[in-house]
Amino acid sequence: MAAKIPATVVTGFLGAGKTTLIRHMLANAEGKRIALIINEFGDLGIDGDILKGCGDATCTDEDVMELSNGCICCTVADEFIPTMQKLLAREDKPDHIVIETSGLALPQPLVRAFNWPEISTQVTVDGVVTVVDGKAVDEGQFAHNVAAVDAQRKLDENLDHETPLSELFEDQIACADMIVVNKADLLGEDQAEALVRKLKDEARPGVHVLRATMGALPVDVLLGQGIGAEGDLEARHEVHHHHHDNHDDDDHHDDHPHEHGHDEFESFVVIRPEIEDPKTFAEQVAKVIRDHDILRLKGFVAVKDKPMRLTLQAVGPRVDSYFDQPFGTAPRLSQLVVIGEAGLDRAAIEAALKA
Ligand SMILES: Nc1nc2c(ncn2[C@@H]2O[C@H](COP(=O)(O)OP(=O)(O)OP(=O)(O)O)[C@@H](O)[C@H]2O)c(=O)[nH]1
Repeated sequence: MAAKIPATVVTGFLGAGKTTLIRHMLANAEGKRIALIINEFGDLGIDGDILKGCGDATCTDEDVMELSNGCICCTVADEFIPTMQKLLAREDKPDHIVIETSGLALPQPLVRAFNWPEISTQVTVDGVVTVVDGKAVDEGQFAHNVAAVDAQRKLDENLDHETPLSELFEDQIACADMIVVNKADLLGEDQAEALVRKLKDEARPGVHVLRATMGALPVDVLLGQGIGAEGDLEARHEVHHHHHDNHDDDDHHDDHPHEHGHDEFESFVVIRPEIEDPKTFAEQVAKVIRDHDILRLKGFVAVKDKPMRLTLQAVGPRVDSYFDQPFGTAPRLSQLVVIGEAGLDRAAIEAALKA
């Protein structure tokens, strides 16, 4: 029997730097033919667009397959397995498959899918790489909200210890074979060192924790771990799965595997006409993000008198933008995906972004 094709799962919270890391990997693939499967939260397919535009000969547009909006762990049967089957049926098979999960996905159900008989004889999970936004973790974004919970526990004994963000983070760390502390450029030496130590303590024994800036790690470090993660799932406990409803004593989760908290987050797209000036608009966006506690905002923006499209990326309060390619025949509109915890004031956010 032919050797199984290795597949690496790249996970990590919204905006941690998954797409950036994969882009660097493709640009430095050293002749390895890598196929990508991308799943994004938010409707615009921005990550796919950025990766397709990478222009690397080892990864053509056909090598990038996008799963429709949603979470990969909820669409295993309908989307993930058929996509893998399509990829595996190709004559010119890839050397390696890389799967970018959405920032809100739980990696465990995806890894479990590799045991499905439809694909299990042909492909194996080489390893799970969890990308972490070092700056956001250092600032406490994923901390258990101990103070708030303690205050509320006085009112409700059964309350979760976790915030939706801390739960996702724990699951993504628990499933990791390698953790990349990204955005090292935004951390001091001591902060970075302390964070690496902390994550080593939290991860399973033997997990490598590496620092990176712009996800720049050699392809041979990221790929070729040879773990076979689908074979040791019990070691990768799922914190998230057990929390939400205190019904651990029934088989509710087996009947409804989709109920694991994605409804705690929401996203929508805002469309607006051209902007006048990128710098002023970035300041406007940063203010909207602060005012409304938006987690992630990204999209493409049309700038008056500029033929190029401006890609705008914001993670928490940090806003980056750069001109990436001409609009060509595409309508000169600005389209932005907004992602946050459920309960965003959509009307106010839309008005503020369109102002
Ligand atoms: N300063 C700094 N910025 C980074 C680094 N890595 C990524 N970024 C920026 O962070 C933003 C988000 O990066 P992405 O690679 O799109 O993050 P992602 O994890 O794919 O995001 P989602 O798919 O939305 O979950 C972009 O503006 C990147 O340029 C880094 O090491 N340092």
